[in-house]
Amino acid sequence: MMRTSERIAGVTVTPVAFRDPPLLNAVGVHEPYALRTVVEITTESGVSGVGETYGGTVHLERLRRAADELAGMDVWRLNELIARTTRALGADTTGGDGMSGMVTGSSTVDRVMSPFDVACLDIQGKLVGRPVSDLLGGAVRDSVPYSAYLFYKWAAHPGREDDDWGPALDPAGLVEQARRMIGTYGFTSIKLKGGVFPPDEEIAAVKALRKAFPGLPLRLDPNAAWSLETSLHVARELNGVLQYLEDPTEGVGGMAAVAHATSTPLATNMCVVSFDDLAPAVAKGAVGIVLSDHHFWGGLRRCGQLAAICEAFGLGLSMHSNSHLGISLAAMTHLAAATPRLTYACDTHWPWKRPDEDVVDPTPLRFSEGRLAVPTAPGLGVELDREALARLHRQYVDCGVRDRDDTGYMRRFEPSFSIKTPRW
Ligand SMILES: O=C([O-])C(=O)C[C@H](O)[C@@H](O)C(=O)[O-]
Ligand SMILES: [Mg+2]
Repeated sequence: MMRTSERIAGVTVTPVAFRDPPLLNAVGVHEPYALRTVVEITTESGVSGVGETYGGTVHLERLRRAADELAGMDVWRLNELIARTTRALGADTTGGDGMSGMVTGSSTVDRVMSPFDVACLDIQGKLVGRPVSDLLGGAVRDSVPYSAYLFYKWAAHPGREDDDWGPALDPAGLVEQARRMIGTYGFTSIKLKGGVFPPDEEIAAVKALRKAFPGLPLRLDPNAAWSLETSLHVARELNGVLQYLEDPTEGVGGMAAVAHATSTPLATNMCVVSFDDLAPAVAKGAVGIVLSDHHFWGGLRRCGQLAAICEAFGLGLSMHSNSHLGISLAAMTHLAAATPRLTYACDTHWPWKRPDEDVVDPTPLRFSEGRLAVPTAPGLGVELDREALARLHRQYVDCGVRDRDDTGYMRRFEPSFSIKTPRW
């Protein structure tokens, strides 16, 4: 039987804001609101699908232009997405990454087309009555492990009430944070966001975590805040303690120098962030593990291509996250389930989001023993809550934050705060 085409009749692009705690990183501190954009595609036959991506003014404006270009596209012809997005962007292809200076070299076309790829796959799944993981080749695991993503943090945003996580500014605070996060979600591996305090303090924190959680794999990610010498010092001090060290230093050259001088595996979501970065990184032996992220690698199918390249070159594959909502968590889970090579627990910022703030009903997204069951309903398996979308959009309009700026926010309280690299 011939299928009729399912053409795109309309695309809506809605920026939203949700509350975010004061999480510290190498470039500053999270603002009171994190930004995301929700896209919804509806076909001529009335089936709709959703995707989620970064907020930020430049990105938002590009998403709107790309959305206009998608009118009439058949949702089964996803190979057209690159050409249509490229056409919509024209020469406008630099900057506007929305990641506060931490991931700057990813492909603009890939970032912009990603949520549309997800939304079309959501529609395809609904049309054929199968979960998105099946459209990606089928789940090779019924549930996906995530890691406890620890952050140094202030007790509260200055001038506001303490949040219920409390402060984490030393090893004891981080161990307490880990206990709570693991107690709530059951995570069986731990990632610490570093690059915040002098490296010896972060080494002490990792050692305290090792002592408190002897069997759990540990990762440390200073977002390239260290020199070669400092990176090697940390790698020596934590020899045998870390599952991997993420982006200790800047650039493929810097990472290669660290990689050649330590046996600790190196992972990245900073120096390999687009297909163009892969060949030089492989040639130099700069990284052992790539952190995929469908938001900047061009969607779920492009991440499948990344997985194949990693397999060909013997690279491991893990998954990166940024502050996100439930549409992204569902998409990440389908992708991880359908990627045999993705053998590490994925990152997620999920615990940092308030449970009452999302644009989908989070019922299918319940963690058990640190894992998320792969949704089995057609498509992504999450339903847009229009009332909640309107509420978080209002919050976006009212909160005044338009671009993620961890550094600018930090400087309001510490005017001399510097992001010179390497910092240590
Ligand atoms: O692994 C990473 O580099 C990240 O998770 C990047 C994020 O932007 C993180 O640093 C954050 O949320 O502050
Ligand atoms: Mg990272």
